[in-house]
Amino acid sequence: MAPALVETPQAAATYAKNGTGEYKEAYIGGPKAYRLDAELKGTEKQPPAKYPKYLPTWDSEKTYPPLQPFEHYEHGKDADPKFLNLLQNAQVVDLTANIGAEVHGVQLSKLTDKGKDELALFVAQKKVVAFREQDLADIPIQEALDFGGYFGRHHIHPTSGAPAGYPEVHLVHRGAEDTTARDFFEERTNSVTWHSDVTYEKQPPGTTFLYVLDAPIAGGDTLFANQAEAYRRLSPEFQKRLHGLKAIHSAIEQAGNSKNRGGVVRREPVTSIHPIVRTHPATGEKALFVNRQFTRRIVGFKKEESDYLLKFLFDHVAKGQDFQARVKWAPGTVVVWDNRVTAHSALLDWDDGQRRHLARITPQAEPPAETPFQ
Ligand SMILES: O=C(O)CCC(=O)C(=O)O
Ligand SMILES: [Fe+2]
Repeated sequence: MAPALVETPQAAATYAKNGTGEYKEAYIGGPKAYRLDAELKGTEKQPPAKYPKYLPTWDSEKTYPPLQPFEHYEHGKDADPKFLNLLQNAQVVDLTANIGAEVHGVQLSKLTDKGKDELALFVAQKKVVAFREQDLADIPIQEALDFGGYFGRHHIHPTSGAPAGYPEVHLVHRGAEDTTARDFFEERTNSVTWHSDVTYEKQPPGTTFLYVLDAPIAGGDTLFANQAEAYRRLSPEFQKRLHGLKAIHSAIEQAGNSKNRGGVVRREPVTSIHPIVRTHPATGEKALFVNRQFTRRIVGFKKEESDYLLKFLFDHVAKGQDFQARVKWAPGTVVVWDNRVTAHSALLDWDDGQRRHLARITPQAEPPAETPFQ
């Protein structure tokens, strides 16, 4: 029988703060409850979590006021496009012809500001880059946040779990005894959920960092799509029609889902209106800026018209294997994507109870803006 719900996030919070010490067997209250003991001590089949300080907590007491506008500084604009500060000693291999690179031989946490500027531009160009053999998970969480804070104001996620004391870190976590995948496929045929992160915000994220803490031996890869290439694949006549259109992005359903699963909603859900085609401030590239998870309605279109056009755009991105990449996680991997010009999807394809645990640092960027069709 499952242990009762006891001392929920506080037990993990105490443990995570001290790094050692007493804890009781507890489920952590949240939308993705897990058994703390199984994470800290391991189970018969699974070792303990490698990074217990990163176990998710959901502080149901804590709420945040609406986000306020801020002036985003796009460091990618200052980058030297020769990338010598970033890539001088690196080995770079493209993942595909149209999106993605894998890099060895760079330590992100040690980059100079010039190197960080180049990182922002390099990622905007490649869309997603997997940096191997990184120490981001091993340095103190505050140092990882200080590094990420260079790229923009940290986003605090309204519903996801966070390491105790660090609400700016968004966590993805399936514990050692998690059965979500098995349960999920009782009802669904696949787990693909294309989206760009929190596009319901007025200033959605730009350069975004996701780093692995624990991962299954096989499975749990992450998919990425190049939304700039998705735009370019459309005919000029179709592109022209999209320019000037705006769409509503909504946080309401995500907040509702969190509440229904016993989770938290730390900030009142918002909606935002963004252009359907946005221009990247550093590269000048135009990209589709709609996603199935958060984009609800095209402004000025009737419902059926909006549904029809959005469905086409969502399917176009989902089916574009020739502008997608699939990133495999390995210990030490940090994946950096530009959330303004990409979509991504986790895959829930393993169901044997292996742990999957990742942390995201999510700097916000400028309000999406459009430049005219040419
Ligand atoms: O779990 C993953 O691979 C990605 C999850 C996700 O969508 C995110 O962290 O933004
Ligand atoms: Fe995401």
